[in-house]
Amino acid sequence: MDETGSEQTSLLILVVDDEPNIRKTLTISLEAEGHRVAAVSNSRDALMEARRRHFDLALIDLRLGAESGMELITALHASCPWMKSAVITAYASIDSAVEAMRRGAFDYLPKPFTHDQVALLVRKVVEVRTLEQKIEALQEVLRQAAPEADFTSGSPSMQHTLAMARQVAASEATILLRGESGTGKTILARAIHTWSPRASKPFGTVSCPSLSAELLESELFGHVKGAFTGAVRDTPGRIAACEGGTLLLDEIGDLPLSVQAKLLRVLQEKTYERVGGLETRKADLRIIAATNMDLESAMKAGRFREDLFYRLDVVEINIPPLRERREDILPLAERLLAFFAGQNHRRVLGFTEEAGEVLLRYRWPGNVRELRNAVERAVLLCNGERVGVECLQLRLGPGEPSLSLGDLVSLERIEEAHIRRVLAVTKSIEEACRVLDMDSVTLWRRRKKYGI
Ligand SMILES: Nc1ncnc2c1ncn2[C@@H]1O[C@H](COP(=O)(O)OP(=O)(O)OP(=O)(O)O)[C@@H](O)[C@H]1O
Repeated sequence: MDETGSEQTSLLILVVDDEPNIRKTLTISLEAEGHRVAAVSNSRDALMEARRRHFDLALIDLRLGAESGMELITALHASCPWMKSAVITAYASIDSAVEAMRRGAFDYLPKPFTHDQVALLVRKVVEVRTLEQKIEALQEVLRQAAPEADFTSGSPSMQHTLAMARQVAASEATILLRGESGTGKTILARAIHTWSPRASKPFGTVSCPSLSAELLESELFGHVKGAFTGAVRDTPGRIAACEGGTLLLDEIGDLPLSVQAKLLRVLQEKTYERVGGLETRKADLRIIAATNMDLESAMKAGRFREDLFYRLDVVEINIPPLRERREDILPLAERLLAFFAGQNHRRVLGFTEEAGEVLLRYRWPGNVRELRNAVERAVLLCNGERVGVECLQLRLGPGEPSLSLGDLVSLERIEEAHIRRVLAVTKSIEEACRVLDMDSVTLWRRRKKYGI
């Protein structure tokens, strides 16, 4: 911690100056403050470095021999939009300062400068980067408007899962999270990131089944301008956006084979190329993969690479389904109820005894997601202070009356019931897709929506 109480962050800094002495002095002085530095003497090398790594800050000399550092500011910002730049010059003038700021420079430092001036500038950049990352994280939280995740449990198997997650969070190990849909793999992955030393860096998620192979490849690795129709500019991709942080690959079992080979290289060599690009880039991120699929069968069927599996499965964490941790159902339901009652300005204080019994007896095939949806719906339907069974709308076993076409219910209820029944009697997702005449991405979205 520094004197302002904020945590020290190590930046990756690019120094561009044609004077060897300045490069050397700046490198020593910045490294002494705990930052990592790459120092180059010209624009070409600077741009090459910026394409390979993700710098937080560039210190740019305005006169690089015959070249102009001013042009370099523009080019560097185009290649790394999140990077901050500062001009260092022996020819300081108001005009050049204004011009540098107009091109997006963050600060301006006339030569000769002292170690303290540089340290102050870098501290300002750390503060701004930290704030920017906090804002991004908060925006994500707001978007989800979700109740706070609860990482306490009364169930021994879940306690074991949570203890293991906390323990491995501190390491760099790749993690494979396994569990049925809706058990909380995504929120546990996010928690592992926040418990890890990478917490101040970005966290990103890519849902493997939600995109075609081509789009997924570009989403992960980025692409260069002109790589395909519609690629109008260079795009960094999620691996670059999560530089220094954590990337969750959700439903990894659906990763197409062509992308599996490239991901394997990221895990083994920490390198990759953008789609359509020749430049080999470095990747510094932790990968967490999540799946509810039987990856062993997928390997036997030749749909999942064995070498990738063993690379991902360094630490395996299993999240038990909700029906196997019944101790957690009522505490979770109560917390969710309090959250949704508050969000909807309803005075709903709890569940009736009978509703509590139904919550405990129900099998929860959609796990916590289904519980969350059921409680949210119940809050909206409830007219009294306690949620009764009639508001839960849960179907308990075979005795429960089934829906028929023409019943006075919404189309969504019919769709949900139909998808549930087809999934229950088909042997694979592929077969269910054929019966429903739905592609796997659409079916995945529906399952997510209905908590199936
Ligand atoms: N411990 C928990 N506390 C509060 N909410 C939870 C908890 N676990 C899961 N949830 C909620 O349940 C829902 C599903 O969680 P999440 O998306 O993490 O599951 P998942 O296992 O990744 O599902 P899928 O495999 O379908 O992607 C989310 O709305 C999440 O907020």
